[in-house]
Amino acid sequence: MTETLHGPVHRTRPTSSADPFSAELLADPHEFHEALREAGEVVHLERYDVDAMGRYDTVHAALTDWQSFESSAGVGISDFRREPPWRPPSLLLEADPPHHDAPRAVLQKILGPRALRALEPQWRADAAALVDEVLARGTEFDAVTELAEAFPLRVFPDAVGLRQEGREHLLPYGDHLFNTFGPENFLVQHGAPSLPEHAGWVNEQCARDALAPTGFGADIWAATDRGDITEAQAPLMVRSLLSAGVDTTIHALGAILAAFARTPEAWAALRSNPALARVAFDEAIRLESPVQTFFRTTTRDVEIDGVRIPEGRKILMFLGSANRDPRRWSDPGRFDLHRDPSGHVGFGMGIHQCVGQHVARLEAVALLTALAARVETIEPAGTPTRHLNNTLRAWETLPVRLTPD
Ligand code: HEM
Ligand SMILES: O=C(O)c1ccc(-c2ccccn2)cc1
Repeated sequence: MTETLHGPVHRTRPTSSADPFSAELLADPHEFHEALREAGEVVHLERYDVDAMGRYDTVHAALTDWQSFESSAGVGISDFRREPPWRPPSLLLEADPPHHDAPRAVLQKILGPRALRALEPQWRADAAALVDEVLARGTEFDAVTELAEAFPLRVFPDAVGLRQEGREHLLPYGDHLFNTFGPENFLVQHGAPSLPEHAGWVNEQCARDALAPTGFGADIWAATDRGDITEAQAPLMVRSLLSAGVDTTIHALGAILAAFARTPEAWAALRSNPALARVAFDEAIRLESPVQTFFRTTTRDVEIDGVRIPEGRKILMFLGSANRDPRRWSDPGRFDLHRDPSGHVGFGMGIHQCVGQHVARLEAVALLTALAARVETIEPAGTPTRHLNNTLRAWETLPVRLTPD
């Protein structure tokens, strides 16, 4: 920034007229991401009057500076200070310290690696059973419905402690929620009519007496008995699991299976060393970024790369772009099990980094381990089709052909 007699002179920030929430760019964002990264650290998206970040370093810096880039005005395009949210704000996602602290500490313990060790044998057995059932029906099928959707829905609602009936509300509820982080476009309009029934069911399942006596839900309510959180907070924290814990893992598994289907050498590497399942999970999350974007709101005037961003601006962070930034990743478009994907921002970064990532990782490692032990090759068996969402990158269908051992 150059100083002059009249005070600092700021560069005018680059602008773009692109619509990242259009069907075309949601389906194939990579060229836009490249242009966004090349245009500068922060780019004004005129269409929505928000400021966008596509480079790894800039996104990482914003994610780890919650004081300047807050979540409590919402992590979607709408500013909670100007318009009321359509649902009561999340106590984690849409809160900052100090209000964020207690709910985060409670969920971190319930969903942490140590707590999940008790679930691992059961989830590995469930994955093996599912793969055996699928292979018994044939070797050519849609990996989205038969594996990516089927496995999380087989293990996660039970782990939360949900009743059987009504579980079909989970996927459409989360799909609409993730759409509402973006603008009120065709996707939000399409989901709005059925939202009340999905949200009604989800909210009812958060009550203590709606949940099984053991599971993540019961663990959250037990925290109220200890005084770690209040009885008013508990249902909203159960709602967090139902909101963030289903669609994300389903689309992550779809992305992982698609990456392996188009990279035979990676499948061969996994077969010869099943311990690669963990790094394969993080490499697929880096490469595909099932969660592509979300927002922060500036709490003060900030200056980035000589550009002044005023207080109160919505900042759109492109995780999918940051995770493929050639300034940070070599050969970023390659699914490479021999790279170190740590540091990717597919789970966010900083105080709001995904508290459910160990649940997601355990689901993926369980399913990949079961498949690697039974399937020699996995290959595409037709053209996959996209499921469009304002926030999530997802497959609608993923035809595959497996060759059993
Ligand atoms: C592969 C699957 C998943 C992906 C890619 C993912 C991604 C993310 C990301 C990017 C954030 C940060 C949001 C922000 O910074 O504003 C986040 C936060 C969160 N995730 Fe996940 N997530 C996944 C699975 C899960 C699961 C399985 C659960 C619950 C069991 C979960 C619960 C949460 C919660 C409660 C937060 C808010 C954390 C906080 O604000 O402190 N997520 N997730
Ligand atoms: O606490 C909740 O209800 C909740 C938590 C996290 C998310 C989310 C948002 C953007 C990216 C990834 N996860 C959504 C909802």
